[in-house]
Amino acid sequence: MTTVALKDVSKVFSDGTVAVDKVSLDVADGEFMVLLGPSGCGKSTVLRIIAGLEEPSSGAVLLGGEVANGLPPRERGVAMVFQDFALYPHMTVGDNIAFPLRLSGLEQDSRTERVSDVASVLGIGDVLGRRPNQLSGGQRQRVAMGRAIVRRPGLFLMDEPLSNLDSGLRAELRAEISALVREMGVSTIYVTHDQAEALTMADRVAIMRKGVLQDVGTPTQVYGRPATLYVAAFLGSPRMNLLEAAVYVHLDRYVELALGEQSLYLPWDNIRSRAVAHYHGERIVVGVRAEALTPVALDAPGDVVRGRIRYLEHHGHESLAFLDIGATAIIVDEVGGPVTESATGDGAMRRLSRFARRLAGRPAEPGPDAEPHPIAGRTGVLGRHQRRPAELAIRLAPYPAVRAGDPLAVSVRMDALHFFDDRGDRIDVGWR
Ligand SMILES: Nc1ncnc2c1ncn2[C@@H]1O[C@H](COP(=O)(O)OP(=O)(O)OP(=O)(O)O)[C@@H](O)[C@H]1O
Repeated sequence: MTTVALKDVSKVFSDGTVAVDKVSLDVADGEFMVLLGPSGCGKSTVLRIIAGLEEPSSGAVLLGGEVANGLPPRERGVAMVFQDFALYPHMTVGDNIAFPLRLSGLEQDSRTERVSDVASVLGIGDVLGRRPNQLSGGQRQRVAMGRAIVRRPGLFLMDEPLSNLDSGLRAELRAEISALVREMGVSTIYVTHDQAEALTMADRVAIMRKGVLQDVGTPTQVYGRPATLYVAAFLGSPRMNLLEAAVYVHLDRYVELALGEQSLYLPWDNIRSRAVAHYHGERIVVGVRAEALTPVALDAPGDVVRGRIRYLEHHGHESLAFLDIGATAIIVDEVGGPVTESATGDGAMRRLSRFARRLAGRPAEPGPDAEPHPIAGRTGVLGRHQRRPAELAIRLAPYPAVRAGDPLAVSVRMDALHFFDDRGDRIDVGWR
């Protein structure tokens, strides 16, 4: 049971790679903190710095309020669980779990008792005599957990502990791990690139990109009110629709968000309009999640956008329609993953369709800009990021009675819009 505080921690490796860039983060006693981000963003390095396996280039690490820089790993009271389980193949399960206790000099009887307690909690009491290669993946990960728990550490550090397991088992162990560490009341820092894991397990999530901490908050906060364009693009499935919008203030009437061929209007008396009105004559990014878009009749009045369905994706429990509304999408790089691709435009579907057209000798459809398409004079996100014809992701009932090419109108929940400026930062419009 301990607290962790990172103060401006950076790590620059000898080859000049800046793996961690001035990260400050507090983990409360007993808190379950998830470090989330794509491969290479520096999550594991942060964990290794806290464990004492890596020294920070600058900044301070505090454990339980005491500076821990320079303290050897074994004196930090932390236990690590890794993705590859890291079990000793020549030892039995029981000996693997007992190993840290043997190192600490605990006598045989107490060791046996502690190991059997832990094994029964984890449901592996009947395999204590086996070797790791005689276990399933799930059992191996339970043994690795057991070896971490048995020492009764003050802090758990877990580095993608479930990523070598199949998805069913991952979901099961996800629930088990979060229940177990909460019951034990041990502070935990859990690294993953899997947003579902982060959002379901965490008390708070810290999202990293290229060594920089982007946002920290409860799952509801980071999903519902992302601090940056990057976090908005990273969280959610389908990904948030991110559209370029020109802002025009019509004094005392409304603020117009011009999305290319059509506009949305924020009423002037809405507190949110005032914040957006500062960007009169400029371009911002408007974010809207699929759940804020509801199909309506083609001639429905109100806050509605209309377009044609470019293609549909059927996911069994729902179908997604991707709607061409004559707007421009902002593509945030390095968010990775197949969902981004389809939800933001240049998905496998489109690549295949272009390939098929080429094979058939038909002219290419207007595709995404191959190069970033800067807006003159802009150096911010609107200048740097790739822009493409937007394909608005909309949720529909499974296997709907619409097809590619059909017109569709969707009503937009205006109070669920997100706004980002040219730096990629959230435009604060007051909390909803
Ligand atoms: N010893 C090292 N020397 C040089 N660069 C390194 C070293 N270790 C890590 N890096 C680099 O630092 C960056 C962050 O690596 P890190 O392993 O922390 O990322 P990560 O977010 O945990 O990624 P993954 O999920 O793939 O493990 C990467 O660019 C990586 O290549």
